[in-house]
Amino acid sequence: MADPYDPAREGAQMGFDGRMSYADYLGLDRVLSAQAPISDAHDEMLFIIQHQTSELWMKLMLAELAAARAELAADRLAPALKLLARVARIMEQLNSAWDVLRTMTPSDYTTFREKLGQSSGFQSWQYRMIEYRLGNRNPAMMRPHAHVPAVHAALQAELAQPCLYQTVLGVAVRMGHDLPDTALAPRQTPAPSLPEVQALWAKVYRDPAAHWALYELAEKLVDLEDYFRSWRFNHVTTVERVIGLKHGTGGTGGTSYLKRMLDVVLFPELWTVRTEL
Ligand code: HEM
Ligand SMILES: N[C@@H](CC(=O)c1ccccc1NC=O)C(=O)O
Repeated sequence: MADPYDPAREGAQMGFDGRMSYADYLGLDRVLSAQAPISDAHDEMLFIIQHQTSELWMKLMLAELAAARAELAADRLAPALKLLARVARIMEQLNSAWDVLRTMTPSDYTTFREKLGQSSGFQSWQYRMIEYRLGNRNPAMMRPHAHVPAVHAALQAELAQPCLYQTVLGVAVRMGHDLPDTALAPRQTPAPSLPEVQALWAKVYRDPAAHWALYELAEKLVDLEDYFRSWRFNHVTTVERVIGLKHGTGGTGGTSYLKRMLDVVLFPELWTVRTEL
């Protein structure tokens, strides 16, 4: 009988004494020992891993958004577009993840929900940072982070910087488009559309060939918000499916709070302009 196939014969590295291995490089000891269920409930592992993987993708999203904003601030549009395309794909990844969590029924979840105490996704600082970076900047959402000074300071620092949308509007101004200072000033959302900004986008969408870079950028932002809306909608639907109309562990009304968040508009003029085209 032939010997079993041995990949070492064609060079596969089999010995890792003193050499950096896969697990070393990825810090897998730390990553894979970070799941610590606090109940005996079978589904708690699913719940933990779902959130941890989401936080990892959020970490990457934040880095890509920061890089995209820096490229835009330096008028390097092509690399910014590439980074924003990646952000949209990450959001899709987060959207697909709901399919796994949806397999958890109310009967499954109630076996460990009480153990969660008052912890909630509402206290996810990376999520809040994403909202702030994109432009949904409600300062009241800083309060759950007051007990972690470094996180609080990081969120505060984010509020001191132009959000992604303002940075894009800055690009347009440097290209020679006229916008009043109010258009570039920090805004909290949901904000009503500013007529001057809507007029800029109307110009761009009426003649894409003449304004191709801004046109492409605008569509990337619309993609982003479209995916983000799907995430919010998937969240509220999963929540209703699993806890119905119960209050959230974080203290909000639960689905009523999340439904309210569905009204948030990140890039208002990019949506309102469509009616006039
Ligand atoms: C069975 C699964 C889930 C349930 C029942 C649930 C429930 C809730 C509820 C009720 C809220 C409102 C705040 C509160 O009072 O607690 C909330 C907020 C939040 N959840 Fe979840 N959630 C689930 C899964 C997830 C997952 C997988 C993520 C991904 C990271 C997540 C992230 C968040 C975030 C970021 C918020 C704050 C949203 C905002 O402020 O707009 N949740 N969740
Ligand atoms: N807010 C959820 C609890 C919850 O989902 C949660 C708890 C701890 C860590 C992350 C969570 N996920 C999203 O809110 C609830 O009311 O059941």
